[in-house]
Amino acid sequence: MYGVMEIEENMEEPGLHQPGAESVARADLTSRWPGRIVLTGFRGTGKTTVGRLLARMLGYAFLDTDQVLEERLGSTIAAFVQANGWEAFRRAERELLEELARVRRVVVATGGGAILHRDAWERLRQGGFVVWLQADGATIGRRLAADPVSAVQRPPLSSEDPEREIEEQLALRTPLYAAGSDLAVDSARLTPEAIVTLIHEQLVGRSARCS
Ligand SMILES: Nc1ncnc2c1ncn2[C@@H]1O[C@H](COP(=O)(O)OP(=O)(O)O)[C@@H](O)[C@H]1O
Ligand SMILES: O=C(O)C1=C[C@@H](OP(=O)(O)O)[C@@H](O)[C@H](O)C1
Ligand SMILES: [Mg+2]
Repeated sequence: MYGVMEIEENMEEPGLHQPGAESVARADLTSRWPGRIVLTGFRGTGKTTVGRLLARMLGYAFLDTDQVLEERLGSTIAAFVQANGWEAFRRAERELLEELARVRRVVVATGGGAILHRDAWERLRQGGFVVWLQADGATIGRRLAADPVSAVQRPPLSSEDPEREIEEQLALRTPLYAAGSDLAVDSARLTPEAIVTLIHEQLVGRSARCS
């Protein structure tokens, strides 16, 4: 079993993950940062890639829901879904989101379908900051086709061909991503590093406005 609760305990430890030489002003700002930064968006928009970099920059822990689920389920997502179906995967995913709603000082990269769990999503969002990574269907299609983890982590969501599936699912989910997020970033035109810088600037700007 993956230790989400261990992370939660760690997060309570004062000073853990604090970057070394920070000015008092910066420390004041960071103390107002949301306890949880959550990344959402369609498959291939860069949630896992950006989340890992962002956590490093903020000095937060990083958690990718798909990686946690694969450890818990003892199987790749593709094999699990083939054996048990999408509903069973979604149940495990929803339970994990409920647990993560209690974890702080963490960047959470969610799977693209986590936004479907409306109530659990709202609880995860509370006290946190949700970033929606956007990309057009063609960019997503290219990235998914080129990414070696697609075969094990991204089994088909429907019986449509990949291009049509992306367009259909994007159309269905876009209103959910829009309603369930606090900031939208176009990942098709920016490098992961530039996206992290942009999110960081937003956090600094927002915490300065709150002071
Ligand atoms: N901003 C970006 N520009 C170009 N390629 C990217 C960008 N973000 C992610 N990628 C690439 O796209 C693929 C999917 O990224 P990943 O982080 O796994 O997305 P997600 O977690 O949203 O499914 C990977 O091969 C990754 O290197
Ligand atoms: O869009 C989806 O429903 C899914 C997205 C995947 O995560 P990424 O968005 O990280 O690829 C993974 O959770 C699973 O294959 C389901
Ligand atoms: Mg991912």
